[in-house]
Amino acid sequence: MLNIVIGDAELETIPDEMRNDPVLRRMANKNKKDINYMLLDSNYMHSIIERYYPGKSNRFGRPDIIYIFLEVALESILNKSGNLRIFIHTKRNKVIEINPEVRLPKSYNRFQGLIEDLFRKNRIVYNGNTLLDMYDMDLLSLLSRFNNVIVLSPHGEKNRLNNIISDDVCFLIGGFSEGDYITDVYKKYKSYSIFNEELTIWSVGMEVITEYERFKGLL
Ligand SMILES: C[S@@+](CC[C@H](N)C(=O)[O-])C[C@H]1O[C@@H](n2cnc3c(N)ncnc32)[C@H](O)[C@@H]1O
Repeated sequence: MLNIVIGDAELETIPDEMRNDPVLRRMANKNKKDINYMLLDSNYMHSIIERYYPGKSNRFGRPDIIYIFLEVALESILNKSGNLRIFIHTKRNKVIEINPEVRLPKSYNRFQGLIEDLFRKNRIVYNGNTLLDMYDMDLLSLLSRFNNVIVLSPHGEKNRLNNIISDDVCFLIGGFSEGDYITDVYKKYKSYSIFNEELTIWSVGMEVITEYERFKGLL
C-alpha cells in the first residue's frame, strides 16, 4: 500500500478575523454561501487576504492545488487497483481521509461546494459509504500511524524515487505552493528532494504514484 499524506495544506474556511469583512460577506451572499463555511480561496480573495495577512496571499487559501492533486491521484492506476490511501492534513489540524472509491466532481466550483459541506458536517456519506471523513488531528500524530515516513521537500537530500520506495511507505507532500512545512517534520523524519527544481504537488504526487506502480509491477 502507498500512503500519501498532504501536510499543512492551505485548505481552510474563512478565518474568524476575516468573517466580518464586507467584501467577503457580499461575495458569500451573491454565491448563496454561508460565510462560516465558505472556503478561503486566494484565486478570488487575493487582495483581501493580503490586507489581513500581509505577504501571505500567495500561500494562504489554495483549495485549487488540493483539487488538482486529488483529481490526478484518484484517477491513477494505483488507486483503481486499490493500492493507494490519501490523507489531507490541513494547516489548522483537520485530517480528511479520502475513500479511494470517491468520485470527485469534475468542476472546481462543485469541488469547493463539496469541501464546504464537509467542513459543515465532518463527513460525506453516499449510499451508506463514507466518502470523506474529517476529524481533528495534528500532522505528527497522523504520521505516527505509519511505519516508514518519507518527507518530500525541494530542500531534502537529493535522491531518486526508485531508491527510496518500499512497500507500505508513507510519503509526505506539502499542501502549499510557497514556503515550508509549518510542522517541524524534519526533526523526526528524513527528507528527500526528487528533482533539482521545485515541482507542483500534483506532479510530485504523480511521480510517486507511477514509481510505486512500477515497484508493484502494475506498469
Ligand atoms: C509546490 S511545493 C512548495 C514548496 C516550498 N516552496 C518548499 O520549499 O517546500 C509543495 C510540496 O511539493 C513537494 N516538492 C516540490 N518540489 C519538490 C522536489 N523537487 N523534491 C521533492 N519534493 C518536492 C514538497 O513536498 C513540497 O512541500
